[in-house]
This record gives sequence, C-alpha cells and structure tokens, in this order.
Amino acid sequence: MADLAIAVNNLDFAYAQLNAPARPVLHDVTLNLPKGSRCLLVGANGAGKSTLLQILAGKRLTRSNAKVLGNDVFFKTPDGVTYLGTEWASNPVVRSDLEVAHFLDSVGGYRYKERRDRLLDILDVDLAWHMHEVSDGERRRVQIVSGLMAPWDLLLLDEVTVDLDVLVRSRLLAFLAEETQTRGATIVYASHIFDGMDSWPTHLCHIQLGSTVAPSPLSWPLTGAQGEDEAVPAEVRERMMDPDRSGSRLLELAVHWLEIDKKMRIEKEIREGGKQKRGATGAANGVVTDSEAFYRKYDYSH
Ligand SMILES: Nc1ncnc2c1ncn2[C@@H]1O[C@H](COP(=O)(O)OP(=O)(O)OP(=O)(O)O)[C@@H](O)[C@H]1O
Repeated sequence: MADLAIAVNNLDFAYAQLNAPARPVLHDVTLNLPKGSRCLLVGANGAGKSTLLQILAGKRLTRSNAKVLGNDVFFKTPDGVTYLGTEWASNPVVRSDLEVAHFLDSVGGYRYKERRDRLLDILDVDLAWHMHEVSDGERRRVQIVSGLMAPWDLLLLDEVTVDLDVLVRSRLLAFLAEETQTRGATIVYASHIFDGMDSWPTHLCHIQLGSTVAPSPLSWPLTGAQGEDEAVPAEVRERMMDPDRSGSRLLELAVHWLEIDKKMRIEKEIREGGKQKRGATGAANGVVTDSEAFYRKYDYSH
C-alpha cells in the first residue's frame, strides 16, 4: 500500500555469533504503519525493540520482508530515515572539547537554520556549551537537535528521551506530534516511560519475546476495532477507563502486557531448560541456587 511508512510482515532476525549457531531474536514480526503515525513500541527488556528499530534503520540486515518508505531495507536504506539511539552519547567524539555551535554546523546545521533555531529553543541548548563539560541530559539534547534538524520522513527513536528533564521532554514530544500532523512524517518510538504519554501515540506495538502481538499495530486510543479485546481484556479496559483513577491508562495496559510477557518467558524457560532461569528460583523447587545462597548470606531481616 502506497501510504504505508512501514510494511513489515513475518520478519525473522537472528544475531550471527562466533563459533555458535545464530541467535534468533525476532520471529514473525508484523508492523504495518500508515504515514503520519506515532507508534510506541512496548515490550520488556530484551524483547527485541532496539533490534527492530535498527533493522528499520538499515543498520542490521535481514532478508525478511521489511519495507520502509516503499523500499526494501535489505536492498536500500531509504533517504529521509533518521535513527536516534542511546549509543551515540558514548562516542568519544561527542565527549571531546567540541563547541556545540561548531558541532551542529559540522553536521549541516547551517542548511536548516530555521529548524535548528526552533530545536535549540525547544531543547534549551546553549551554543557555547563544550561537549566534554555538559551533563548526560545536556549531551542528549544536543544529539536530538543534531538529529532532528534535517527534515525526516521516518524517525526511529530508541529511548533517547530517558535522561531529559520533564519540561524538555514534554516540549519535544509536542514538537514531534506536530511534525507528524503538519508534514505527514512518521515516528516509531521505543520507550519504557509512559508518564505523560496517554495522548501522544496513534498506535501501539506490543513486542513479546521477539514477536509482535496482534493486532500490530493496535490503534490508540482504543477504537473498539476487531481483535482489540484480545489485546486489551475487559477487566484491564475497565481499570483503564475507571473515572476515579488518576494514573496513566497507557501505563496500566503496559504493565498488564509485561506481566503476561514475564509469565510466558518463565513458562518458556521451564519448557526448554526444565526450570526458571532468572530470580531466586531455588526456594520454589528445593534446590539451593546461587541466588538463594546470596539472599541467605545477605538477608539482614533474620
Ligand atoms: N549484538 C547482539 N548479539 C547477540 N544478541 C544480541 C545482540 N544485541 C541484542 N541481543 C539480544 O537480542 C535480544 C533483543 O535485544 P534488544 O536490544 O533488541 O531488546 P530491547 O527490547 O531493545 O531491550 P531493552 O528494553 O532492554 O532496550 C536480547 O535477548 C539481547 O540479549
């Protein structure tokens, strides 16, 4: 379909490993996202969100069918895709004695002066900062200005708002929503922070143990469409819609999904290895595990 920004169907991906079989990480991933969407990727640590974003950005290759802005990413990384990930901040270059004004010019800031200046205001960045003297959050703001200056058609965000203060984060999210509304740009955003996000996404994509859960994406706010009841059971929906509740509806749903994911992960561990792998599991089966020995040694309550 011409107006899909992302068309991923039955995508599989495995990490190649030295002297070991490839490690499967994504299986049967489906995500068909219309242009102008703001899609939040929701999943536990290790579910595969970053891997999926990196495939969409053309940073990891898979022969599976993944089309971005009409191009198969295996053959061509399309123009107009911007990826912002957390690893940027650990690059020694962006921790060196480099003035922000020079840095932004070196990555083409002079070409997009109007957008650059708007982003400098939104991200509250001082052009005279030196990159080796700024805080983590300030360095992150510079990264976001540099990444968003050139207009993009698809923005892939991998948890880069985690170290922003709440004011800057909310102004940035408002700017991003405006970009999707005024320019028809599309955003896929992996995050574990749901605070203040209830009205931001147009879609959610639940990644569970490396697979997307149908419907993928799920329209947000909920529309009552077919298949929605399975993703959002009646009792969870009731809690979300309770007028007396004060917290985030999105958070309520995300916690429900992650509880299911954890249960499924433990069942899988038991199926494949005979026992639960993580946590203090020894107490449950009478075997003293390292973790149980640890807790006995350091348990000061007795
Ligand atoms: N370079 C790699 N080589 C092998 N396995 C990897 C590699 N990178 C990630 N993995 C594995 O792939 C799985 C998915 O990782 P990924 O980083 O995509 O998860 P995530 O959902 O982004 O997690 P988080 O929320 O913690 O950022 C994990 O089991 C992880 O251990």
